[in-house]
Amino acid sequence: MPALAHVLLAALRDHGAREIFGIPGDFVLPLFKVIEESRILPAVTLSHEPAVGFAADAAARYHGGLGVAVVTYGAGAFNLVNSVAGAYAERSPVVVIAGAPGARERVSGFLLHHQARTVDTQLAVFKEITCDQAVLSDPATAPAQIARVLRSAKEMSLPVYLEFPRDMVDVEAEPVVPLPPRRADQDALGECVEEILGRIARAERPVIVVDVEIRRYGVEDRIAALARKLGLPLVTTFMGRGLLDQADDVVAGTYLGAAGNPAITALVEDADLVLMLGVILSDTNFALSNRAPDPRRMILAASREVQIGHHVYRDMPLGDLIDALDDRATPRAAPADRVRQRSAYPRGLVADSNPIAPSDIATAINDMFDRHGRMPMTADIGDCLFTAMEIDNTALAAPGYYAGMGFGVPAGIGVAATGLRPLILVGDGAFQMTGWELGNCRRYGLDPIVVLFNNCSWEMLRVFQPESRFNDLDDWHYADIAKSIGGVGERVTTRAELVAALERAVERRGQFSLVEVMLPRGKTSDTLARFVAGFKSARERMAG
Ligand SMILES: Cc1ncc(Cc2csc(CCOP(=O)(O)OP(=O)(O)O)c2C)c(N)n1
Ligand SMILES: [Mg+2]
Repeated sequence: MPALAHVLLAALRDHGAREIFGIPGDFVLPLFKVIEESRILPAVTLSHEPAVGFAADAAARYHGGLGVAVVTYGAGAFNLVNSVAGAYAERSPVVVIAGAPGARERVSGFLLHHQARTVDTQLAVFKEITCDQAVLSDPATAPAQIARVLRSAKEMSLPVYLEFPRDMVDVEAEPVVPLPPRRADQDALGECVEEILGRIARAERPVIVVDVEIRRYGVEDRIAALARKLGLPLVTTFMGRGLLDQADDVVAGTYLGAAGNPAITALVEDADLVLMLGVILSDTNFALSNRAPDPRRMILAASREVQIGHHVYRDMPLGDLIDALDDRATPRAAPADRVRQRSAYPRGLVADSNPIAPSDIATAINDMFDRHGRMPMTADIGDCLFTAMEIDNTALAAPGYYAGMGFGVPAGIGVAATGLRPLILVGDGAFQMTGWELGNCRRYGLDPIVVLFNNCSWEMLRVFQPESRFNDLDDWHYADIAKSIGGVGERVTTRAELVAALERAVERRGQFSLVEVMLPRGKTSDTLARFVAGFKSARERMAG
């Protein structure tokens, strides 16, 4: 029989993991030895565990499988909490594998190093931010526990937790037998689909709104086909930006409420039926709605449920629902008067000696994409994410709902580790948190392009509280540091320099490129300016 560590690694691969991100420690050194020597999954070590979680999260979002984060007990695992909480909020299936003391250590009578309150505090903490957990302390039950937990990760598209005591690594165990996916009850599915199609047939202005779950469950192409068949306009949410990037004919744009393109906003808010597929009803998606989501004109298929009006169908996997809708839907032509409101993305930046504004960065990137092809993107929280709304619809991983800083660069490294070449958008404040992880690119031959919005400011906070001086950051000259950590950095202050630096970055391979864009404090993207105006008027309405 194989050792439990091999059993676990093979099960991760068989359930869709493609790589492992991690940082070793004495409670996982034996496991890391097996990871390195078995080569069942490639492993990427980073410098700080928050980045391990962000990288695993983004890799899962891009390859559609499981993200895997392997960390040591206590100090390593607790460092991972925030990024796993973000993965939970954004419905990203990260498998946390945390080391732990062995059976004898647990009863030694000592307080163990890395232990917090009790030996089981780590498990207690992760129970709050994962949908399923197991402690692999018995080889007889471990394979079934692994099968159950990994199926939960895939079906719920949420993080899970496996605690691996260090004395269990070499213990023999049976291979994991994957559990069959839990499908929808066919009668309930039929009833649900007939009700949905009936509502669509009676609607005069239906619209489809999609969000992150359609990627998590791998149904983007099927939803694009369904939208074409039903002749319905489709928009993404703020969080869902970048979805259906291969279906430009289907996506009308991104719904941003009062901060968005008025034609897109009207599509959703004037609709008499809103079919929400994979949508998270978060404030970042709907807080700026002029008309709050109304159950009477809404169908919400998310989290394996379908809510129609005020009743709910349970255990409805999104893939089963989409397939059944496509099977039973009769083709409808899109009404002739419905023009595809493709949002016009800014293009044709004048490469002159003018200073750079955030929206110029979007224009320059759109022009670069036209010349060299669109790139997958990651973005951090800050004006860079709002600027991303002005970039043509390309795949994007960002913490659009959880809104935790530090995601952008490690997420880009995670995406690069899947074999893609990402464009990373990050502000100076967020870069100060996790940007240094770029120093790990050279070891793995990764060459992302990083566009750093350097306004020497926590600008997103300043727009809401301009009087506070604590938003003033120092200028760290990030481009100068790039070389010492294995990349090439260029600091640009004019639009001509920006265009030229991006061109050189695209052509440069084998090293990360960091384009440090100097921006004036107080200047934001057009999209963030509209968001702030929308939030302030919404706040006045509520106060009024
Ligand atoms: C982990 C965490 N800690 C604090 C905060 C609170 C925050 C939200 S936005 C922001 C400033 C971001 O500055 P940056 O320079 O990156 O971008 P920009 O605004 O465009 O200048 C902070 C501090 C969040 N969201 N997450
Ligand atoms: Mg900033």
